[in-house]
Amino acid sequence: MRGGLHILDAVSATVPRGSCTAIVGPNGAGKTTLLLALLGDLPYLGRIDFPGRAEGQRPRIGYVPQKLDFDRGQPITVREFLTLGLQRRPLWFGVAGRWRRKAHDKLAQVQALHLASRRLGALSGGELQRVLLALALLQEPELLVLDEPEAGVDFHGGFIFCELLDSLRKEQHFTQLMVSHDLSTITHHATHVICLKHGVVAEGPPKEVLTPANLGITFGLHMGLVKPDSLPSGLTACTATCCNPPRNHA
Ligand SMILES: Nc1ncnc2c1ncn2[C@@H]1O[C@H](COP(=O)(O)OP(=O)(O)OP(=O)(O)O)[C@@H](O)[C@H]1O
Repeated sequence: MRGGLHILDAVSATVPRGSCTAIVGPNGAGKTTLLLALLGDLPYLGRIDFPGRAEGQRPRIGYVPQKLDFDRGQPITVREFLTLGLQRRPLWFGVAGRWRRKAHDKLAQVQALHLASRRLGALSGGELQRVLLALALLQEPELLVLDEPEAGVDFHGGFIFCELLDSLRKEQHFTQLMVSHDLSTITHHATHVICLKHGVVAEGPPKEVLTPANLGITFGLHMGLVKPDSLPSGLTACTATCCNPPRNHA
């Protein structure tokens, strides 16, 4: 429920442990709403089970939001931002050595150590995204939730970010759950897909789920995945194509 409205219904899906699970669906389908319910930020009816946990107990969850609204004029540095939730003493006493090391460690993991002394408000979209990922990793998450990680980042930046997530997931063994609008990102990186349109349309491995039929039900268009035959050596890609049905068949 949001603002008194019933947003989602009949949502029954699984996020396999250790997977990279992608939620795909049209604008307004309820993807962010589902993530917020999972994060415990919205009321819902029904059950969300975390296997191995007592009822009502959640694993450690890290969250990378779709966007961050903050005053870009603030003089806070990236290092200070990351230690805000760690350090109890006021920041004007400086950042304590142990928290500075912890923040630096996470920045190094997301390949953004060079941003530590930069002003948060001066970062580009892609740089801010890495800092938000470092912040989420500070929780040592068992479940990392990302809302459209490739949004606002160019194709190359989005690809590199997803590659980074793949290697962090393998190293740190968290489960990754992300909302994505980019079907090529999903075919490259997801191991499990949930198609959502106010309820679950289909779920399973990308090859089984991203069929023209399921994409048609989810997006209301005739869509398919095209695998180009001739790409530069070593490069594979899947791109989504969509077209309206021919007029004489509509
Ligand atoms: N605070 C709110 N009060 C009432 N309705 C809301 C609220 N926030 C979102 N909604 C509605 O809930 C529905 C689902 O929104 P949600 O943000 O979950 O969709 P989404 O699938 O993440 O969309 P998008 O791809 O555009 O980000 C939409 O119809 C939206 O208008």
